[in-house]
Amino acid sequence: MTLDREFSYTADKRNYLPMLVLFIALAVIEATMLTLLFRIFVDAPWEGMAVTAFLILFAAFPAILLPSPLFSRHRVDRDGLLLRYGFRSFRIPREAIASLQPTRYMLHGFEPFACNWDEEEGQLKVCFSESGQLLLKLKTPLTFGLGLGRKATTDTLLFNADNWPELLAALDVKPEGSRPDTDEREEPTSVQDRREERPQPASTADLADPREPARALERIEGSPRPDGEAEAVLALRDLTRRFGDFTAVDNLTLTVRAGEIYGLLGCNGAGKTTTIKMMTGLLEPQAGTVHLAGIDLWAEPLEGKATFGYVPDQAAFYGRLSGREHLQFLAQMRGLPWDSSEQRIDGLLTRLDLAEQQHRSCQKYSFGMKRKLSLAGALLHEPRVLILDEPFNGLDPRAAQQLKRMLCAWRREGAAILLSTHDLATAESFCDRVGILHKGHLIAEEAVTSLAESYGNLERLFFSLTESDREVTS
Ligand SMILES: Nc1ncnc2c1ncn2[C@@H]1O[C@H](COP(=O)(O)OP(=O)(O)OP(=O)(O)O)[C@@H](O)[C@H]1O
Repeated sequence: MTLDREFSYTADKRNYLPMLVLFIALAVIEATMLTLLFRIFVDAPWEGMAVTAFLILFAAFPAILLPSPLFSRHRVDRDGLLLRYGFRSFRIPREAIASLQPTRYMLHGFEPFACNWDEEEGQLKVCFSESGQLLLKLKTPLTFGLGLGRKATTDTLLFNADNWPELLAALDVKPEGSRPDTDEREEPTSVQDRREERPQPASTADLADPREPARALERIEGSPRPDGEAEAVLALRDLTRRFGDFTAVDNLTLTVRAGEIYGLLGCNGAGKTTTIKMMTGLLEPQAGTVHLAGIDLWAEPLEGKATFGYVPDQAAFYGRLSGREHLQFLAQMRGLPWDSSEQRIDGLLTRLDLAEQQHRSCQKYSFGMKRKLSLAGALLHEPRVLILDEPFNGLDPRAAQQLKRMLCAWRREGAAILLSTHDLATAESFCDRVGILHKGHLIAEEAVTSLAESYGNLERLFFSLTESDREVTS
């Protein structure tokens, strides 16, 4: 636990500066007009000077008050959190904190200038900007002084901090959904050690340059195929999942090697998503094992989950976070060091053409942008295994090509990639190996290079094997 640390909260001045300039302009215009009017209509020089002095004092008060947040910082000390806002401060005892969650609340008008008591929501807003906002919930309501004798009793405060993950760490508070305390304390070094022992995929700075579209396909097709001896990084053995009497996945065994892209194909309801859920720790198999980079996922779930990145079919985001904050949140959840994760986030946002939109809230992203953000989140911790559910669904051709380039670059660095898709042409041109799942069984598995020789093409193989009334045997 880190004690006595200060945290700035005014790095993002986008809401504040325009309002400050507007306020100063209005104050100057108002003072000038009043002085002129007084001189024209009142013939009393001493009174005129007194009015001018009063106006100057009247303007001095907000002129000191308004910029005061720029010179104050929140503080985390032994007792807890001291939220500061200019001259005002609010003491939150450490033991009173129930939760701290990243959030996003849109600031309006003069809100960045003051602490606002929102009576309707029963919330105290101590927010300078929309960046790095945190919603603090107290175990029991506390009473805070608001100045001029006013008081508010609340159990919810909204504030912001430039480096909010560090603030959470200093308070020893974890965002909801992060690992439980005991797990994180017991195992992080061993996970880290394991990661360091393995050959690490290169940083995104080394990924293929997305600004070379003409060479993109050539690069994809020319990517090295894995040799048969490469390490099996993803291994499913006899995986089975039933829902009541219905067997969705039956004794499934498959492997994906380092430097290989494996396409999992199948008709609707074949069992692809169920398989992916079992290999990502979302759905427990009733039989069989999942090994990721040598770790038994269901026996060592925390270590297993550190090995892979997952891009689900429908990614979920905290809509009030910006794209960058979403990635910072994931980096914090994964326990990545702040400085290096910031660099990595910069690299990923640039490579995925999201840099310009990084400060917009995720809920305003288009479908393709959400998909790219989801991919960035999956690549943040440089996983050895990448699992993607229908990654090309809904992407325009350009975005799909960009995604393919990134996946190829990741494959070249030795990652094992498994993706599910309905797009047979993409699977044939892009994957190294394909497996066809039918009624929960893997009924065919073939290297794409030998498809033509054995079956003509993937389409012919797929349709001949997946007739709806076709019986399958284990
Ligand atoms: N939670 C559940 N409860 C009951 N049945 C389920 C559940 N989840 C999946 N199933 C069934 O398991 C079978 C496999 O579903 P799954 O979602 O894995 O298929 P899929 O290959 O991903 O299909 P699609 O291509 O349409 O996404 C389906 O028959 C589905 O109805």
